[in-house]
Amino acid sequence: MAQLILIRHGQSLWNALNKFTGWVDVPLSERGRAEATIASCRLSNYRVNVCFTSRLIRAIETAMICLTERDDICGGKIPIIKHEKDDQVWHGWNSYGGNPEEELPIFTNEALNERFYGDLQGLNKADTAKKYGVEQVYAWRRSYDVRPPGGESLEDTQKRVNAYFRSRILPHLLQGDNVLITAHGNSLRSIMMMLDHLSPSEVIGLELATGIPIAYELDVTGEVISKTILND
Ligand SMILES: O=C(O)[C@@H](CO)OP(=O)(O)O
Repeated sequence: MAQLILIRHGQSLWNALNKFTGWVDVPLSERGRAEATIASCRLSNYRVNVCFTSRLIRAIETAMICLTERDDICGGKIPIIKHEKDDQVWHGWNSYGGNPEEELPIFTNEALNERFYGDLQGLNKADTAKKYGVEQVYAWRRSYDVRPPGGESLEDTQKRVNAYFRSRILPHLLQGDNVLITAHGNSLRSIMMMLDHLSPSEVIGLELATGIPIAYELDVTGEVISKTILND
């Protein structure tokens, strides 16, 4: 049995302005950093062995705050980022082997990034709804297979997220490691759709709050035994 904790990053400066963000690399707001701190308190009874984040700073900041505000979640280990990148120069310069007795790896990979929002990135969501209609914008934001202009549908996002989950994250869970994933509304909706066996019509109603941990217990085959939303 293993624990899997999912956290949507804390509020970003563009969440606060109600802008479509996608792959634009916007940092946390003051409130977002506070949400990550509160998340770390809510995780005081949990121990993590390995962490995965997207390549975007709002998810990385959230991971780092959660893992460094208190010593207990890392079991006293030092969290160290392992940047995953297929580049020979990078690979050589990033080649520190690590010490698993003392260090907790945080793997960053763009496979866990937010849905790419294409031409909508940087636009205000309310203004966009006035221009294109509430229903159209809702379909771009929450439907499974409708692509926003120039961007990814949830289905597109799910393909890259879940391929990464199966190849890099699931093996840790199957060997009993407790895993923390800090990522984004739509990359986490992709994972939850798979774990919770949601249909395309059911996933439309799945909304994730910023900075609230969702803790799953998984059996030895990776199926969900329990799910707890840590919001109080
Ligand atoms: O702008 C975004 O990148 C996402 C998350 O903030 O928006 P939405 O919730 O509309 O998918």
